Amino acid sequence: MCEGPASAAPEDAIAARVAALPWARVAEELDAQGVAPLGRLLAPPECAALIALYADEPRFRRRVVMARHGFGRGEYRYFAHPLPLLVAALRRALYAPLAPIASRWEGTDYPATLDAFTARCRAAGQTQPTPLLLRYGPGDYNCLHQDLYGAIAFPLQVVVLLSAPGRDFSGGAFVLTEQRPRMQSRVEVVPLAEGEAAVFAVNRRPVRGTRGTYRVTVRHGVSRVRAGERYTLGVIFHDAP
Ligand SMILES: O=C(O)CCC(=O)C(=O)O
Ligand SMILES: [Fe+2]
Repeated sequence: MCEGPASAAPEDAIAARVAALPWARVAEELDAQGVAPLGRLLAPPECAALIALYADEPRFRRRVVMARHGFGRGEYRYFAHPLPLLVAALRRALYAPLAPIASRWEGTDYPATLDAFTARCRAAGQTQPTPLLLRYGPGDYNCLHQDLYGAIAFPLQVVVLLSAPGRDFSGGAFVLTEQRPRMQSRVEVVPLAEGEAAVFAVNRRPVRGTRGTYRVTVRHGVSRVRAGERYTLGVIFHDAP
């Protein structure tokens, strides 16, 4: 593998970048919408280095051709252990400020650190890493879904767009839907630029109503890519069996 910025990015730099995000505002937006933009998390060379990893097969534990499973069109690859430094650093740094939000949402205590949460996954037999790279070409799309793999799930996940809309691809919008009890579904389109990230609800989120809090079911997907190639990095915090 070539030692580009993906492996050179120091863990501390990523941690500082993530710590500098406006977390109080992110929490408010997550509470209100179930999704919050995080702004630019990765610089263009870091995006390019991650895209370049896609062809590096030994880096991955599993490849999924979406059409074979009815998941859509396009493909994705789950990273194998050890995760690329940049991905591991992002996952660890993002987990910490999200854990209190997750705990509040679910009314349960998520451990303060990713290492402690990963240990919990391991104890439940969930040992396979879930961060992934997704690749879409013309006509490809990702059906509405939830990234759940086992009994242990962290209720928030992060997506980072690695390609530049307009320059690299058109179409291919990240979308989120909310299925509310006894109501019609609501859709939210999340605009992202190259290197920009969003955090969103994995499977459900609490909504405060007039008669207390209820839960809505959340799914995410990607609309059809009209032209070009679109790559994303998915950061899921729970491991898989
Ligand atoms: O490609 C996208 O924008 C969505 C990727 C996705 O499904 C995920 O990160 O879990
Ligand atoms: Fe997903």
